Amino acid sequence: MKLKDLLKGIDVVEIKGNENLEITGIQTDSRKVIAGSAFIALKGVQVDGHQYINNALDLGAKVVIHQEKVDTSKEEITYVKVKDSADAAGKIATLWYGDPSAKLKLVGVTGTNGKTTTATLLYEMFRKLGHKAGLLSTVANYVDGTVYHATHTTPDPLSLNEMLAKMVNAGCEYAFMEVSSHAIHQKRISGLKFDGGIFTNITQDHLDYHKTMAEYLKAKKMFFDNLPETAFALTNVDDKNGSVMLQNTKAKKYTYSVKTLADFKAKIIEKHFDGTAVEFNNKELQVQFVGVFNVYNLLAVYGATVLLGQDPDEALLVLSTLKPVSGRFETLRSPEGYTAIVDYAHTPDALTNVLEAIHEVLEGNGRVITVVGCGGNRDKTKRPIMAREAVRLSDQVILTSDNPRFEEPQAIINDMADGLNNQQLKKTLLIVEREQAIKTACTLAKEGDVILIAGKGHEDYQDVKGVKHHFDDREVVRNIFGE
Ligand SMILES: CC(=O)N[C@H]1[C@@H](OP(=O)(O)OP(=O)(O)OC[C@H]2O[C@@H](n3ccc(=O)[nH]c3=O)[C@H](O)[C@@H]2O)O[C@H](CO)[C@@H](O)[C@@H]1O[C@H](C)C(=O)N[C@@H](C)C(=O)N[C@H](CCC(=O)O)C(=O)O
Ligand SMILES: Nc1ncnc2c1ncn2[C@@H]1O[C@H](COP(=O)(O)OP(=O)(O)OP(=O)(O)O)[C@@H](O)[C@H]1O
Ligand SMILES: N[C@H](CCC[C@H](N)C(=O)O)C(=O)O
Ligand SMILES: [Mg+2]
Repeated sequence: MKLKDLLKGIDVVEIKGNENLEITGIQTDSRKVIAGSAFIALKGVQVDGHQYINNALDLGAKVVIHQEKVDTSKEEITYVKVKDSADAAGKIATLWYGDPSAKLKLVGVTGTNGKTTTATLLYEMFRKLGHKAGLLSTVANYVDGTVYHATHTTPDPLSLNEMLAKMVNAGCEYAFMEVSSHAIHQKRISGLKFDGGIFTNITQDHLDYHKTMAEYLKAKKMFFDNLPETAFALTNVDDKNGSVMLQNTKAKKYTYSVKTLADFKAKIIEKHFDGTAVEFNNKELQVQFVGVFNVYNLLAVYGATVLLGQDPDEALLVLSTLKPVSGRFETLRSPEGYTAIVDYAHTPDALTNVLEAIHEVLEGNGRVITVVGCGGNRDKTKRPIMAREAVRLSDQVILTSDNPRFEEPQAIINDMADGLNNQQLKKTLLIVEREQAIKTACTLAKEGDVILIAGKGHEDYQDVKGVKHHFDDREVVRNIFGE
């Protein structure tokens, strides 16, 4: 592909060298450069990619796309100075891969919690409705029926567009993706052509990265601000920032709600352990999901399905057949008659929601034992809050490890315990080894009790000092149950 064809729509400040050059690839990581390619220098969180320009040139890069002032003395190299190299990387990646998002009906889901659930259920809905579809999610990526390993909730722009191109090649009509706040802020989604955007909710998380809730909100809102007028923007108006998201969008605005009038309105009729009876836009149905928060997710799925032109009644029929996503409220029953629930709640709000959902179906029969930890090198301020919420809504809490990364596991647990007073500490155990924590919970549980094992959900590893050791909450539970 010619360099000049990749620069369409990019804010170029200055070009030095030949723009008619044929390039063999594009790369944002100098270590992966192949001869004849264009290296895009990104200002990262850890390091500045501009420092690696010489490494890229050593490996044969022919073009350097940069945002900062750099040495442009090499005659044989083309230097392209752009206003914003992260934005350029996104747009260049879309062009390099043949603008795949323009050939798909692409819907992005953003929000603190519920992205994986909503995006995955949309993917399943459209497949069940007879369409070919793709999915980019925290748990896994799918190109029609083929699964690919996911490293991020929203991949970097090169991997992202490569996956979308695979979807186009496989004949997919629809693609559903999670849009994380990190991805919006780092412009991983620049250049993508969305047909719809969904906002689930915003509550505290990621303050290590965004610093303040206002900045976090701003990042999420940017996704909607950049949607085109041809797209739909579907928001949860029961969230206090639901309408803020749509303030400046050009997209067509739609709402969903359980509490107030909205384009897509749900009423909860009855809750039980295996599911919930609901009414969506006055039509009754039974769904196989527990928890009010899942009614929100399903309503978003229903709304988006209808907004994408599908028949509402058919959508409701499929909705009643959908099953929970891997590691989200996954229920395992012990031979002794207690229940273990593995869930991915890793924010204060998610933990509160999932515990409330458990209480709603327990109706005071049986105790709740919660095993929970907090991730290392992530928002520290959520640690004491999560511990307090766990204690408030459980009879017994075991604080343990959840991906300590480069922090000391005991120090993370101490940060959590710092949120508890002496009274609260009386019903709390601190057990660093997660397997031991789960075993202890199982020893304490009696018939009718529920053990919530929160934070890791589908994850099959424990990340310690950069090494991912195999660890799966569900596997541990199944072993204890003798399965
Ligand atoms: C904090 C964060 O988001 N970091 C992401 C970011 O990395 P970075 O900015 O730190 O990159 P860097 O190491 O500073 O390097 C800057 C540039 O120099 C380049 N470089 C670097 C070294 C070198 O030798 N040569 C070279 O060219 C790098 O390739 C990069 O282009 O850009 C990378 C490429 O896109 C990501 O892989 C990386 O994700 C890290 C691993 C991560 O853990 N991210 C998490 C927090 C994340 O993104 N999470 C969200 C979900 C959150 C949620 O909603 O729950 C997600 O979307 O997954
Ligand atoms: N709509 C919702 N509102 C609040 N909490 C929710 C909602 N949906 C799911 N949860 C809780 O959040 C957890 C994570 O859900 P999910 O994986 O769908 O969210 P996510 O937004 O994809 O998370 P991540 O940011 O890690 O990608 C669930 O296990 C559940 O405890
Ligand atoms: N996308 C989230 C997932 C957190 C999951 C939890 N198990 C942890 O490791 O903190 C993050 O990277 O912050
Ligand atoms: Mg997710």
